[in-house]
Amino acid sequence: MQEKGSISIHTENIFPIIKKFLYSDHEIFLRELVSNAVDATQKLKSLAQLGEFKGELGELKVRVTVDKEARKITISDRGIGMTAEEIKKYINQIAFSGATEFVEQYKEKDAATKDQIIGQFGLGFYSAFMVAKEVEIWSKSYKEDTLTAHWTCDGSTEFTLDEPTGEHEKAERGTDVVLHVAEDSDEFLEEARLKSILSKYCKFLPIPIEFEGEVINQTAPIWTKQPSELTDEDYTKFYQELYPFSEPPLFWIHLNVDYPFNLTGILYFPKIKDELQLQRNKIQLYSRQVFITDEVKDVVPEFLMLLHGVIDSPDIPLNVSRSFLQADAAVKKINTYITKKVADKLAELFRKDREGYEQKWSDIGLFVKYGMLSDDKFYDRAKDIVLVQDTAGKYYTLNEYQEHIQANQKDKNDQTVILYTTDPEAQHGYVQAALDRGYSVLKLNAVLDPHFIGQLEQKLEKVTFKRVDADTVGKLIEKDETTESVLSDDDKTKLTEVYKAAINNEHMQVQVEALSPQDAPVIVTVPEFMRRMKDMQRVGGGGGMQMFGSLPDSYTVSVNANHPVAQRVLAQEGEAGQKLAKQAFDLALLSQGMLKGEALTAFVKRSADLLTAE
Ligand SMILES: Nc1ncnc2c1ncn2[C@@H]1O[C@H](COP(=O)(O)OP(=O)(O)OP(=O)(O)O)[C@@H](O)[C@H]1O
Repeated sequence: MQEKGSISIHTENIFPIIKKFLYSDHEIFLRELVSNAVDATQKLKSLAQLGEFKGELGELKVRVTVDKEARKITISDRGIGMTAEEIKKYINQIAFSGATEFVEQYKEKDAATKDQIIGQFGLGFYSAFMVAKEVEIWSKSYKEDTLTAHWTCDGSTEFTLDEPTGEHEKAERGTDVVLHVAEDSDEFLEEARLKSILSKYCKFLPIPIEFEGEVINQTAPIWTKQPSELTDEDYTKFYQELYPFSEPPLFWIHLNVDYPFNLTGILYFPKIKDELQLQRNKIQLYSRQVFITDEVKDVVPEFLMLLHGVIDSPDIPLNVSRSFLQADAAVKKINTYITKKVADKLAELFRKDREGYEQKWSDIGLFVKYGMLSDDKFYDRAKDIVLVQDTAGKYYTLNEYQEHIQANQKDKNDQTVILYTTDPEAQHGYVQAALDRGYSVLKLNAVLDPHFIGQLEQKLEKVTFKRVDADTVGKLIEKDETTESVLSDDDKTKLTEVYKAAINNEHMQVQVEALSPQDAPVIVTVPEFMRRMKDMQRVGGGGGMQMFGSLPDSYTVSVNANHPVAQRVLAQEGEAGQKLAKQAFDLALLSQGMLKGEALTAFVKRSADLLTAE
């Protein structure tokens, strides 16, 4: 038989389109052809199981070989093969997918068959023309008494098809696809290049793939197995294979769902070394064990891109544009499912092993807070398992914490005031003053915490947050009780004037307050609102703000009317009073780590003078 004909397509010259636009990455031709070979092999295995193929299966391997001299790449399989008629039907009719027909035909008999077939679009084969100037198919069907079919095509819409006999006849069942590599695709004749493409896309294919006499894949990666079959070691070992030289993961989630969409995979929570250097693009997306991409944006919720691992789903459309992917209903469902699974896993860890959960909190806290901030549904799922830590290191859930502080930290308007520090060292004096009052102070010093605080204030009822240095301790949580001042109004005015003159800085708002005699003589604070505004400005890259040494624009200087220093300042005349006031003010700055440079030198000198004075 010798036949010539035209490939039936609906668009004039579809090849240039395929070549240029179908796949931006030429290397995926190998993925497509190896997938076809694997499909053909899987089909044969299914037929054998169904009793429709009774012959010897033999060793079912897919072989990839390259002959640099002859400029040929060959992909061989021992699958079902094709007759000349089938080649006409499946190969010539672009966009008519043999895979679809196969599934239709056999779906009643064997549901699993459907999932084992990669091809869905009927275009994969033609990706060969991205790198080849001519493609040959040599195929022999599994069906008895069929001839070898030989098809050639040079990338135009013309093909030849014959059924050679004698020495050209194919001895074994299966298909050899031979690519005659085009001049502009020399790179694909390099063994090393082919090997790296194979290990990128085919590392977990279900049928052994041999290249240069070596099998390059694991046919049953652990995500295809049942969690009950696997040990912790299996999971950590697989993690090491995916990400060599990484620290062991904290824990993992085995994804496994088959309705209303199909998805398997394993997501790992990595150990985070540095919040600012989070690694994205660490999740690999597979479709029936064929690697597709590590850009899982849209498929995985944004905040979970920090996770590592693999996701395998035949339901994710692969050859479509990004905007379509975003709108795809299956993708949306997958997104929701993954979010839910992650929340469930965290809740389970929290319930089953609170101590272990707390130990991991410094790593997982970031995911949880990021998730709560970026996804309202996740907020609802995670609000009972998000932890806060006080300055003594004890962890609480939000409910536990509100319960813990509610007797002592409600203000006169029935608002619960949560006190926090962003730097327990630098704000030590304020933290200590709050603790001495019997208040509790949280450590909220993570990158996301300012946003987290904002969110909690919106979501929780009657709760406000105040940094410990936002006010003098007596006024952080405003109660009805007031401390009486021992000073007369005249004295207060006088004291204010002395301090103003001593400080001589318009950004410092001096006020005399009746604090406890045990409090410091002078306390410098920044109102919560002002500080947050400044922080925002800084995060937003607001120019002009210097990181060190510069004072914020607005400070409150609270002079303690009830401290003995107030009396001493008032008792001194002129310069001497100001000198004392300045000293007390500098002490306040010093306690907040704000006394620097010249001011610090002057303070040290003044202290020495005061020590030697009569
Ligand atoms: N190695 C092979 N052995 C047997 N049949 C094959 C082989 N390669 C291709 N075919 C047949 O040709 C058809 C078309 O292949 P093609 O790669 O173009 O599309 P597909 O595999 O169905 O879908 P996809 O575009 O997702 O790859 C296949 O469905 C299959 O019937």
